[in-house]
Amino acid sequence: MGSASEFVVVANRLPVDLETLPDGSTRWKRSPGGLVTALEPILRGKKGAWVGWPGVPDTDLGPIVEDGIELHPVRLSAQEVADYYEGFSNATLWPLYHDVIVKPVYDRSWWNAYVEVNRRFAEATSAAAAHGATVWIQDYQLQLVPKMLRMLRPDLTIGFFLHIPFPPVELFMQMPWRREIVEGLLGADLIGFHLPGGAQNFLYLARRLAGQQTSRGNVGVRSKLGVVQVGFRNVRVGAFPISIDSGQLDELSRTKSVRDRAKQIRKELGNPGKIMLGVDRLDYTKGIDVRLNAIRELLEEGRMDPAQNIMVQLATPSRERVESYIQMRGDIEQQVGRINGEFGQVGRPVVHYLHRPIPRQELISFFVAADVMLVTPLRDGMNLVAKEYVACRSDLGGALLLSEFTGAAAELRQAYQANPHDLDGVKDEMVAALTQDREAGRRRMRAMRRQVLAHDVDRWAKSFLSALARDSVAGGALLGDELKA
Ligand SMILES: Nc1ncnc2c1ncn2[C@@H]1O[C@H](COP(=O)(O)OP(=O)(O)O)[C@@H](O)[C@H]1O
Ligand SMILES: O=P(O)(O)OC[C@H]1O[C@H](O[C@H]2O[C@H](CO)[C@@H](O)[C@H](O)[C@H]2O)[C@H](O)[C@@H](O)[C@@H]1O
Repeated sequence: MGSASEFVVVANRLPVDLETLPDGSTRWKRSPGGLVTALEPILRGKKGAWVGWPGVPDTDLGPIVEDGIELHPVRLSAQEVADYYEGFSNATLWPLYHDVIVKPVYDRSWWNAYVEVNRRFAEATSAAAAHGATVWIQDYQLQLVPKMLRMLRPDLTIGFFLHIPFPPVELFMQMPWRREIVEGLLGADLIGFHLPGGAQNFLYLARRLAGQQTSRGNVGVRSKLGVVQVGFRNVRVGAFPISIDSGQLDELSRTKSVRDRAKQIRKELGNPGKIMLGVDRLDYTKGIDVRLNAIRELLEEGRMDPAQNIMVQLATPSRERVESYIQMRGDIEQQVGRINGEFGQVGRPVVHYLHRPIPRQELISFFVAADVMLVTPLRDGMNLVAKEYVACRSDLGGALLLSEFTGAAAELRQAYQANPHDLDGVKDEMVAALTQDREAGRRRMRAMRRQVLAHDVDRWAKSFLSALARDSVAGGALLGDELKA
């Protein structure tokens, strides 16, 4: 293993999870979610190190090199997985930051585990980083690490990026440990959000907490547009919308093997008139229920022909021990069963549902085969699936139905956009996408492709890292620069 690294990414998960096979042997498999999709190609290009959890509890592993990336596994006990990951990260922060779609649980023992695990991540990062290195901390699971790491290693340049929405102050103020979280984030030199709205929410909050005297002392924060002054330090805050490796997807989607497989998929599905596709982690934020409700009502109203229109839902299992996820899985599977029970035929269901991760090449073939991509989250930081679909449509075919409540909606203006809370609106946009005029559809897709191909993940990483490297304060210009470009 090499010496300490000049560039270190820190994320809750490593890009690969350790999987135990039935015979007791282990192997690495790709971790779920868009964070890994986005960061993996960046880190491979920069030859840095990645500090993260290997996805299974109680596993002691030294540093390893996997697929050209130096991995530094952080051990979590089963109790810590329950309290820090399933509890505070995914039953407190996740729902609070996603518009309280389900009620966040505030539990002191979960918070204590969150503090403890964040400390361990800070220590592991301190050990992996060379003197003067750049460290890039990712996401809501690690919001205390910037401050903890700065105390351990003042020589480091520290960036933080939040992959999920940052909520409005009215919601954030529910958090019993709100001050600690804001102070934790302010340990960074640069804090990035997907959208200017998230950056503004954070700046407003920092200002609101500024000067508040408490038994634990004064936060000592002053904020102006794009900058928070913490004592003598300037912390910059900005919007950097994440993206995908669009060039690679575009290339793969043009290959003969993908084209052939896409045709075969259509055939296996009975060559229906139109194929609608959903691709998501099985998460209540993704609005899978919204699209299923829309389809059921359109079928009931006779506005959708079940012999002509089918849907495929590919759902990766996610956070399977968290109560709200268990309940949602039951609800979705019931909805699928109800639609097929009422409108399917033997051997010809209306909704095809797979609850498993799909290999990358196969997923790309599904994108190429689908006439309408259904992306209907109630709230989503970005949603890379929407961008992946667009990158795969070099033929300019297909249509994207996109929730207004995704980060991607700010860039993909030519999608069929709908408010996921307005079921009639969703139904109308779904019908419009299914029946679009070919030329009009091509114009929409061409415009969206221009955006996605020009703003790829490499550009995202470069714009964040060059802003981090700048020692001058860019001020308000940081807010939303990338969206204007
Ligand atoms: N069923 C699936 N099989 C394989 N990959 C999937 C599946 N569902 C989602 N993905 C991938 O996971 C990533 C999801 O990213 P994103 O849409 O940003 O949401 P999130 O990170 O919240 O899951 C995308 O790269 C997508 O292709
Ligand atoms: O690690 P998990 O608990 O299995 O969850 C997977 C990831 O989900 C979230 O992804 C977010 O990041 C995407 C890329 O920026 C963004 O497009 C999406 O809107 C977000 O939901 C989560 O933020 C990651 O930390 C998880 O690894």
